[in-house]
Amino acid sequence: MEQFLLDNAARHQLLISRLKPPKKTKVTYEASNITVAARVRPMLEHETSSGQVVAVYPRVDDSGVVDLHDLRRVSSTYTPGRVFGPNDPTESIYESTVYPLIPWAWEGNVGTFFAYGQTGSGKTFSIGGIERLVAEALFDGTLPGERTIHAAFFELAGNSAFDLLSSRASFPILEDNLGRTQLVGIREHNVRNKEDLLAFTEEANKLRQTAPTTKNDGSSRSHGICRIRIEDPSSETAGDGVLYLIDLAGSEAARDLASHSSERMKETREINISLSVLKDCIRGIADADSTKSSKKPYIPFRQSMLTKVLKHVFDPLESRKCKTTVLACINPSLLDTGASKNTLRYAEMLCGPKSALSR
Ligand SMILES: Nc1ncnc2c1ncn2[C@@H]1O[C@H](COP(=O)(O)OP(=O)(O)OP(=O)(O)O)[C@@H](O)[C@H]1O
Repeated sequence: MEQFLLDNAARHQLLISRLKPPKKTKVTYEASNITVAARVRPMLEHETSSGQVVAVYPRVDDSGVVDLHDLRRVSSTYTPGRVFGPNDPTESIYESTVYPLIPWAWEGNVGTFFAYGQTGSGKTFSIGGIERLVAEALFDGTLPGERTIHAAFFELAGNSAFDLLSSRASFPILEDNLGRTQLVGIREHNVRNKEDLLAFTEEANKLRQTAPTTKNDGSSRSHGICRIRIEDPSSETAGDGVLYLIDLAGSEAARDLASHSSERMKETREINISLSVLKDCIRGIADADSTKSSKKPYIPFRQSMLTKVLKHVFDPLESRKCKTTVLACINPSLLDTGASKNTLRYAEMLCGPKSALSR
């Protein structure tokens, strides 16, 4: 199949050059506690030199529309929220989708940012830039009042959790008798300035578990979580604000694996199950958010370690106020249209029925 696509890449590009310009479409972004965005990364050097061509085109009119031109099937159109193209820097993504979480967490609420997508689609790249920008914003003196900041970095792989600021020491995740999730024994570090936070980020990233896939030599084989706790020392009653920056493990098909050892296959199954539970949970809160029904929705957050850790985001009985941003990362290559469609459809679904274009 890949060879067929490579052999026909020139014809694919010729057909695309003959397409009429699309009709202008304006998508409105509704105020909600879930912000969804898609980032289509540029083609990489090794992809173009091996003859791969672009199949995913964000429209340049800022309409929030992405066209995907497949070779064997009809072209399709998606509206996955805000759309960022190959030339958009991480700063633009940060300003419109991540920055709003910072004053929110500063005021004692919970902000969660997920980077989601196929292996090699740009999740770790995006999170790296966002961590740097968050570190700057927390310490640039523009947020009101004094806060004490604490950071923990950890990794979830299957049913195990590892402390990335404590030589990958494993630690249990338990629920206490008040129903709160406890990361037992994880080391939390006081952060005095931007440089501290960047140093912790770098130390943690060096200890992430990686392995090669066919799409990415240094693929993250786990969910990497940065948890920033923001304490208001002037108030004994205010709850701490929390900001989570989550680099999800890449969703991948068995054919993307560089090795098919039983260990890698098991790891892939576990990643895909936890991503599927996460999808159901985010979809659950997105639906509850859009219908505003008084009935508590069923959200299956107990079905994976990742969503248990994020219980306060997903448990309908929790009273903490949460805002969530999902960045869907897209690999633009014609060879990856299957995975790109899945990611775009998922992002579109999170935006709610009103955002979907009739095709
Ligand atoms: N916007 C971008 N601009 C330039 N290069 C990028 C961009 N996004 C990703 N890349 C490059 O693409 C490659 C894969 O990106 P990255 O490691 O972030 O993927 P990933 O989604 O985290 O993959 P995995 O799930 O396998 O860990 C890296 O070499 C990265 O530097």
